[in-house]
Amino acid sequence: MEHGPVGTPAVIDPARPTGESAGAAVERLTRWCDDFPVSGVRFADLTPVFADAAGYRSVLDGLVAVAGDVDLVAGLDARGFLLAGGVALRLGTGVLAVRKAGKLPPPVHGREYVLEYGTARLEIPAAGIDLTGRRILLVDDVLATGGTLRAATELLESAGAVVPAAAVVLEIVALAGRAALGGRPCHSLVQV
Ligand SMILES: O=P(O)(O)OC[C@H]1O[C@H](OP(=O)(O)OP(=O)(O)O)[C@H](O)[C@@H]1O
Ligand SMILES: Nc1ncnc2[nH]cnc12
Repeated sequence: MEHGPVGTPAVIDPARPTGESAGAAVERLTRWCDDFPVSGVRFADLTPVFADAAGYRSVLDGLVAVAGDVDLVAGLDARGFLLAGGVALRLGTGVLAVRKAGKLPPPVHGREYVLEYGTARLEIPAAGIDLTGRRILLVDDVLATGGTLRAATELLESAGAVVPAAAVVLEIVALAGRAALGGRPCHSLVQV
């Protein structure tokens, strides 16, 4: 990034390669938080990765590279939204927010699921968008136990969509999320 005189906006060249891999950016910038949100959980917070221009670009590049043939990108509430919009823009598709419960006006399709630290429910609109036959890439920041991605996949499938694959930035291998996905393809850019 180049800076002009003080007070002028930074100039960003979108074509310039950052030179840093997604793996290096995630390792450099991920904030690991012990006992969050509950005791015993070591939480991977990728917020600093996305707030870093090189980091954000490298993870978007990585997700786009594994996206495959899809016509819609869906992001998981909440950090998945930051990724899905960028990936969709690069792929030339639309973007769908898969929301946590209570955020969307009815009617909705919903699905409960279990995470490392509790239970939750995901929802998508049941009106206004026809997902029948749509090929959807699911995008999120972290694959941990797999409960979120599994529920989102089942939710989209129940609405008639096809989910050829999911893609995440970071996979926490010890939490065995991949097994919970029951063989459904999931690309992860970085595994810890
Ligand atoms: O593989 P799993 O065990 O299901 O966990 C992965 C999910 O957990 C985190 O989200 P969280 O539900 O904490 O929500 P947030 O993005 O709103 O913080 C993360 O962003 C994933 O969406
Ligand atoms: N350890 C963890 N870090 C980030 N997101 C998570 N979701 C579930 N477990 C998580």
